[in-house]
Amino acid sequence: MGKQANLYAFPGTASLAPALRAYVISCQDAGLQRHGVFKVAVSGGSLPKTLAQALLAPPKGEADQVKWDKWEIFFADERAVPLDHADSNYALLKAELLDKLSASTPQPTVHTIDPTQLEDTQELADQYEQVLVRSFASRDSVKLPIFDLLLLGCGPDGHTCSLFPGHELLRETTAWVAPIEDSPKPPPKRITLTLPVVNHAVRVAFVATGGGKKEIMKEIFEQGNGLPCALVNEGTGDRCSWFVDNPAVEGVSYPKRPFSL
Ligand SMILES: O=C1O[C@H](COP(=O)(O)O)[C@@H](O)[C@H](O)[C@H]1O
Repeated sequence: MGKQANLYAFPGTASLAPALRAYVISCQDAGLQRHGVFKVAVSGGSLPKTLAQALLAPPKGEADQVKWDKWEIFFADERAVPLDHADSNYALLKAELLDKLSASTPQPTVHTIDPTQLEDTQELADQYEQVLVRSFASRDSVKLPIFDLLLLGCGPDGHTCSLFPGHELLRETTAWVAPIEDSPKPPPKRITLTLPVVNHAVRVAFVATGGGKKEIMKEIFEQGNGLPCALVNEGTGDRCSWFVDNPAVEGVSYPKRPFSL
């Protein structure tokens, strides 16, 4: 059997957050060593809140090791709505995390979608792909972008990014960013990183909390069933780490590891 995803379970978010913080900082430092910046893509949903808990609170007496000005933040998926709309993943990250950075903190670079292209999701996806091309070098020089880290959520149906179970987008092999117009979870119009891009990242971290996720966690870790989250587990092996709380993995028979870097 090949190398498998790491599953780290914690009693609750209070203990999960410091581990997630340590993990993100280690990915940041590896990215800085590799190319002087940290290229990270983040999801919406419940992730930004947990991420803020992890990143906005350096341990007492410790200098903050998060080098925000070296961060290039992208969106793993985004909804085709204005940037100040309640459904916008950018607006969520801004409210939960970016707006809470102190004024004296050197700010990260944040790559949003182009809010003037919301009507045409293909154009929206193409433009966001160009944002990636400009950051990761030309499409001719790299087959796929290599993110230092993807911070992903897992929906109760096993979707991640805006890659939904059984959807034809799971078979996309060439685009880096793709449109979706029939998302089963509202809003229907979105763009998303594609599965090859997700599986090409240096590291992928999922965050899933709460008993509402336990049935799908069982399916992802015990059967797989072609669920998007399971496809990422299969595509990334031990480059993939799950940060979960105990209620989310109650009854899941998959080895949980003690967290270590
Ligand atoms: O629609 C979305 O849902 C997923 C999962 O959200 P969660 O609230 O169950 O964590 C999220 O990862 C994705 O970015 C978002 O667009």
